[in-house]
Amino acid sequence: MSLAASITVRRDGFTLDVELTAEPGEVVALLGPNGAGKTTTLRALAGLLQLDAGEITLDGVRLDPLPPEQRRIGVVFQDYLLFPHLSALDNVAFGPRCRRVPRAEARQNAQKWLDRVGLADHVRKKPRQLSGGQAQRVALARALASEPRMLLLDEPLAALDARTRLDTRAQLRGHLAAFPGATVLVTHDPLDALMLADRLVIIEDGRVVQTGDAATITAEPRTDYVARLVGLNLYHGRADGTTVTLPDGFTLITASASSASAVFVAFPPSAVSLYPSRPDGSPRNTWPATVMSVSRQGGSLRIELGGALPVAADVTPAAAVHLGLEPGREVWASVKATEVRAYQA
Ligand SMILES: Nc1ncnc2c1ncn2[C@@H]1O[C@H](COP(=O)(O)OP(=O)(O)OP(=O)(O)O)[C@@H](O)[C@H]1O
Repeated sequence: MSLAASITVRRDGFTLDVELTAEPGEVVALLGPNGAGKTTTLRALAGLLQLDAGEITLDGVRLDPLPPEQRRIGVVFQDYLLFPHLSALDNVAFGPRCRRVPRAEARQNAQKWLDRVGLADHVRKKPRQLSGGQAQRVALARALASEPRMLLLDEPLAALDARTRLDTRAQLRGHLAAFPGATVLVTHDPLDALMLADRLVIIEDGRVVQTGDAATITAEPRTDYVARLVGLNLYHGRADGTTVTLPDGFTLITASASSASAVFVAFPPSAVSLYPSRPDGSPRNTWPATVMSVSRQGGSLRIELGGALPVAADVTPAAAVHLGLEPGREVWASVKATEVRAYQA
């Protein structure tokens, strides 16, 4: 069931205007900062919000004129929205029952789906007797039990603690792989997106700013948000051979010449070296900088630098002590041309 959607929704002060496609079996993650329009997109697909313009088709059939219950879409909401007074089994059987599937058949089917998500022993429990991870799996079983043509997941792991999240993410990945229809999931956790999705669609301020697989997006971010997400320093400039000039006149040298003139240049914080004074036999890209902030980043320290080129650098705690890195400290920064990647803007 392939999805093709062109969605325009206007709300006070905010306009969502996105194009979205998903192939059968494909998992597409909508990723973006708070307020970007991810949930609005999902609600429009589910039929919980009317389009102001555009259309949504699933396998060539228009969905947008249909009410939610006729769209045959499975939805897992962030807080799962399980019925508190119904058992896990009856929560899962609820959808098919509403479609007039006989009670025994609906319950048998629910049992099958709860088995599949590993909850065979919990079918009689009410939602309040389930852990967060179990409730998430009941919600997933409920969405799948209606044999939907498409699956929509809104921050499916956000309510879980870190440990449960890890296990549940791995299981969810398996269930999504087995689902034959298109899946669209919303997250603002890049790890969820990278682990669960075949393709990422980045939404900022109501617009799609970049789309592609994880490898492409992490290698060639096109906005500051995406660059921060994947942990790269990103600039926009004009290339002339191996020299890229940034808008304020700062130049960066790359190892290979660019064919495009308008380019993005990117390099990881780990490629930035810091020195107490101007290094001898300097690499081509060397400039004086001021430490703005120091924070922990995994096993290393992330140093935000101000100056001619605002940049993030990752250094070891030992190097930070040796260099006396603290806000206000003046240092020299450098990055090798071979670490600077330029690509068409
Ligand atoms: N019921 C509403 N009425 C009017 N505007 C709304 C409503 N719900 C959301 N908005 C606005 O629509 C915009 C997009 O919100 P949306 O919830 O889709 O973003 P999001 O990307 O899902 O963000 P988050 O990650 O915070 O959930 C925001 O500017 C928000 O203020």
